[in-house]
Amino acid sequence: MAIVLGENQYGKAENRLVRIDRDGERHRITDLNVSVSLSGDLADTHLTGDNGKVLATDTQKNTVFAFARDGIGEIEAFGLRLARHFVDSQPSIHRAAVRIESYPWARLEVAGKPAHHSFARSGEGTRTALITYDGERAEVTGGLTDLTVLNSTDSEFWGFPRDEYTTLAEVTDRILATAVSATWRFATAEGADWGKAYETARACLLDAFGGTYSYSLQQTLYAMGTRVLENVPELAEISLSLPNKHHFLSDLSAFGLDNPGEVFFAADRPYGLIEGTVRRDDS
Ligand SMILES: O=c1[nH]c(=O)c2[nH]c(=O)[nH]c2[nH]1
Repeated sequence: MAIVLGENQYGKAENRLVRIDRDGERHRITDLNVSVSLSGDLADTHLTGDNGKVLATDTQKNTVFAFARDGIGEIEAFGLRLARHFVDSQPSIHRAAVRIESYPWARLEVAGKPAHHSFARSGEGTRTALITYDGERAEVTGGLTDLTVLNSTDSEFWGFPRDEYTTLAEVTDRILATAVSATWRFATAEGADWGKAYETARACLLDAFGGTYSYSLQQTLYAMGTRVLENVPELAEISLSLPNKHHFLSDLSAFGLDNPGEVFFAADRPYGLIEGTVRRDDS
């Protein structure tokens, strides 16, 4: 029985990169977590320790910071620049994946005016991108994660099968809460307005979550995905991962109290995990 090397990749993960753009006294902040993962003709280093084809992960890290010197721009564009550079400049590297998270900062108000250079980290979700390039084809995926949303009504869940293990009560009014993770794949890696696509997709996700009278989180997921595809023509598909952040009505009867839908226990685990992809029929 022969033993062989299987799939492998390597890279510098989680390069924490902050860039300040200065427009006179007014600063803008870009706060990224950039992970590079490369694969290709890398058998030698695994089999014999010959590193002649290994672009050091330290070099990868340096490249991320050096490329930021010229400006970062949209994270999808920055990831494309990096992915193309690693594959096109290194014969042994045949495929690059660059994953980027962009942490949001909100400008502070100081003395009643928008501050020039003061910010607070905001909890409004993290923008993400994943770029892959194999020397011929680039694929760009944008997205967001950790966008926590809640509807305090307009959610029901009933009509599900009851077997010998079912205890869940049917409800016609419940809290529906989730932390949205979404990834959307662009039909082409060229010419899309990455920033506008992000802003539109994010607004559509929030609008569809809030505006859908829900009979299941699955139904809400499909409504959210559909809304994004209807409004961002550059996208081929969108995948959503929605943890169902359960809010259980607290039983206060031991204290002689009723609970007319006001006091909830917010459980953090386990949680239902509802995931799905919505795509155009022709893609
Ligand atoms: O929206 C829901 N979908 C489910 O599949 C499910 N399962 C469950 O226990 N509660 C819920 N809620």
